[in-house]
Amino acid sequence: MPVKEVGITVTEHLLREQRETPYATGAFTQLLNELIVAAKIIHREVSKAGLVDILGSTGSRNVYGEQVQKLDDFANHTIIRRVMHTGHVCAIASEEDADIVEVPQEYPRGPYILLIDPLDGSSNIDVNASIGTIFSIHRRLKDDGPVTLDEVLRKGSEQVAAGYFIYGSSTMLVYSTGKGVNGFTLNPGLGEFLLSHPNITMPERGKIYSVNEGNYAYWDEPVRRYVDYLKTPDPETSRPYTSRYIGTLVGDFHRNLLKGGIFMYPADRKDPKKPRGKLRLLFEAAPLAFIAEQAGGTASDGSRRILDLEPETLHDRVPLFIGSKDDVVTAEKFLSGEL
Ligand SMILES: O=P(O)(O)OC[C@H]1O[C@](O)(COP(=O)(O)O)[C@@H](O)[C@@H]1O
Ligand SMILES: [Mg+2]
Ligand SMILES: [Mg+2]
Repeated sequence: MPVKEVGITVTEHLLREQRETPYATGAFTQLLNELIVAAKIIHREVSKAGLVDILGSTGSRNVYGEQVQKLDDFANHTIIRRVMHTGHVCAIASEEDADIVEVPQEYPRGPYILLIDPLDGSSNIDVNASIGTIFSIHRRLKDDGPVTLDEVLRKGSEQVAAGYFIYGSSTMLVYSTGKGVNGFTLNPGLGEFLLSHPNITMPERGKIYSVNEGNYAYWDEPVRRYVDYLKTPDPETSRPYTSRYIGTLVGDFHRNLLKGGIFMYPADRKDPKKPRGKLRLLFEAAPLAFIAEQAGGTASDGSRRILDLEPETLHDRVPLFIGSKDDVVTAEKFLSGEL
């Protein structure tokens, strides 16, 4: 592919990738275009959140026992409604839905399975901090018939594409189809996502660490020692690292993708119901691990590669160490006791 031209629309970029993909049918391009329309609708609501009745909780709880925010619900329904009719998906799995949402038999069905965290960073919705939407796309294993759980419980390494939208000072789309990572910024006047960050590569080592240190007391000793190490001055290794924590996974990951560094959500003993930490393997860790690796970074649960993990249930949680390769490797060495 020729050198990426900053400013081309995401649709132009998708069509170029499609032309380069021998067996492409255009289904993927159209599916992503529908996701983009859904994100524009969510962006519109987010940008006027304080003025419309979209802040606050719905009063109901999701499968994780978390309060569902109105914007979680709005984003979830907006995405499902947009892609359900495309004829390109056969099932959707969402962080906000206990079970797989299968495309009804009367609708045309397609080869893709879409997994979403419709609104990431729910605790930041009401306080006007960056929030996002995370997506992961798999190709189904069977040609037709009812979608079975094994077609959805797939290793992250089997994703055909993954990405996220970030609704921050600007609204961006960052995604990969396995051929590198590109970032697009929404030009509100044009209503188009334009290529703004071609071929994103993550620095090998960073100077930023991102973790909720409020959980320090509940971490295992090796995790504490690693975070203490990051805070111990040593100019040769750029320590102490700078601490940055937005509390929105997409926002913290995006910063480290561009600047380098490590984001961690370790397992902790805070809530016995969550021995594997807070973040979701299928809806959060696997799609961002796909992006991280495509940008030269890496992601692990502290010892194993996130993309190699076999999900057991739709709503598996996983400890997450993601970011610059050298930093995640160092974290793993602390967790294994090598350091
Ligand atoms: O408040 P905590 O415990 O630091 O957790 C923050 C983490 O939880 C999340 O908000 C979980 O995601 P959701 O908002 O999609 O539930 C992440 O975005 C973020 O990294
Ligand atoms: Mg999330
Ligand atoms: Mg969410």
